[in-house]
Amino acid sequence: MALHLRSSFSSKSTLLNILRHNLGFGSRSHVTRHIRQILPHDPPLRGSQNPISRLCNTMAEPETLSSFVQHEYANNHQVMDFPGGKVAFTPEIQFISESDKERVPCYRVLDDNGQLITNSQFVQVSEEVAVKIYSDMVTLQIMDNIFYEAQRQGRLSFYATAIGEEAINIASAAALTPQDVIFPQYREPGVLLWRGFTLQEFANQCFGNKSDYGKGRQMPVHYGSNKLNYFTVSATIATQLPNAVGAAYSLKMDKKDACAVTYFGDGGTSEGDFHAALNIAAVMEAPVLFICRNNGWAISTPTSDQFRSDGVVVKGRAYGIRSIRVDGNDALAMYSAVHTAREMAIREQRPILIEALTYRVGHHSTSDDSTRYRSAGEIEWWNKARNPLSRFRTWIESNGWWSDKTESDLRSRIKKEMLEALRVAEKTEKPNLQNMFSDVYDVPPSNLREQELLVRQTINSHPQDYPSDVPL
Ligand SMILES: Cc1ncc(C[n+]2csc(CCOP(=O)(O)OP(=O)(O)O)c2C)c(N)n1
Ligand SMILES: [K+]
Repeated sequence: MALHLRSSFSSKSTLLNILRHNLGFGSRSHVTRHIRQILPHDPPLRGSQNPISRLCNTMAEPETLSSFVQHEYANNHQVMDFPGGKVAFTPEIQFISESDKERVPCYRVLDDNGQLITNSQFVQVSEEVAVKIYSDMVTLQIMDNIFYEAQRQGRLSFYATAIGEEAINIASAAALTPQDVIFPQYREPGVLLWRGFTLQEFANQCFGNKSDYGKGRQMPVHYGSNKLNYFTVSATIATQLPNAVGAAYSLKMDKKDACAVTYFGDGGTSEGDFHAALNIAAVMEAPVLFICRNNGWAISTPTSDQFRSDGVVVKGRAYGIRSIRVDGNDALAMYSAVHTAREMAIREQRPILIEALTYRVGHHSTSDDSTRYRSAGEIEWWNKARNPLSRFRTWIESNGWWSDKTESDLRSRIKKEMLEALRVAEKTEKPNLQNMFSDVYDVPPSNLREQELLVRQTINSHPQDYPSDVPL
């Protein structure tokens, strides 16, 4: 818009023409006559401190235009029809403040202790759904802990946990339908879990064995499932956002009862792709949910080094997108916000932005030691005071839907299943080396064939450096 304004007003006569046109005046003399009629006694503003006269001095007819513009600014009842709607005039030099006095409030249903807040609005969940939400949050946490330990033991090359962000993962997934298409970052495996990805499938991917759908060509935790409408994770931050908008637009054209949903972190909002995606989604009216997990840290970069706005939620409005800030550690609030957002996105064919406030309790990944840049006390506080699992558990317990016995049964069953999945995945053969070079080109180009030849020659001359479990 700034560009548009600048170019529109670059010529003096253009401004005059726009003003004339928008007030329905035909000729210049007509404008002058009309102004004189309605403005007989308005004192003219004077002096170089008057920005309006400075503007007008550069115009072809300073006298006429000056009083004309002054009148417009002085009269609150007049508006300018401008692309995008009517714009009111103001006589004050008023800059839009860089921040509101009050930060955008955060929607929550359960308080820190898991007690239902009086008069809170939320979408009712059945016992069955609530129990599955809680069970999947527990499963995700157990899976994360076991995989993390396996990596520390040197059995996996890499891992990243979603610890602290279980409610965002599971409760948002619960509010969607299987037809909604997911464009994830790497910290939302819970969405896959909710949709039925098995612990064995997770383990196969992390070990890159021959049952992995990516044939071992991705880093661990870069899951994907065609069957479950979950696009494969791309490590390159925020690239999934424009992809999601494209998919949403396609759902719109096909008149599908579904939306696209993309997840990203606060760090991702510093990427150009975030801004491009929000803008095009708004303009194309694409049914897409942008779910930002604002967890305070992008590896070692705190949000204060990422942006100076009131977080992420306010950026939605700047692009003309309806937005909400949610307590990401309150599963019931997350479920209700996503459920409501999904309905609006599909019914009204529009994008929605959800900023979920949360905290990354785990290290960024197994390549990170987060106590190098944040205090152990900060981590502990979030884990204890705002724990998404214990808050939701309190609520389902208060409904009579959960007990200590169901908790311990679930935990021991999942732990057993997880360890078994790990054992099987580790034992399963790796994909053949040839897979590194297939599935992209119908006929591999010469440079790819050269690379394959070089790899094979290198393995032949240094067999001791090649992993013995990868078939040649
Ligand atoms: C384009 C790009 N730049 C840098 C990186 C390196 N990198 C990997 S994860 C990460 C932090 C991302 O933080 P955020 O988006 O907030 O997600 P979080 O890890 O906190 O869930 C960075 C900088 C990358 N993968 N891609
Ligand atoms: K982050």
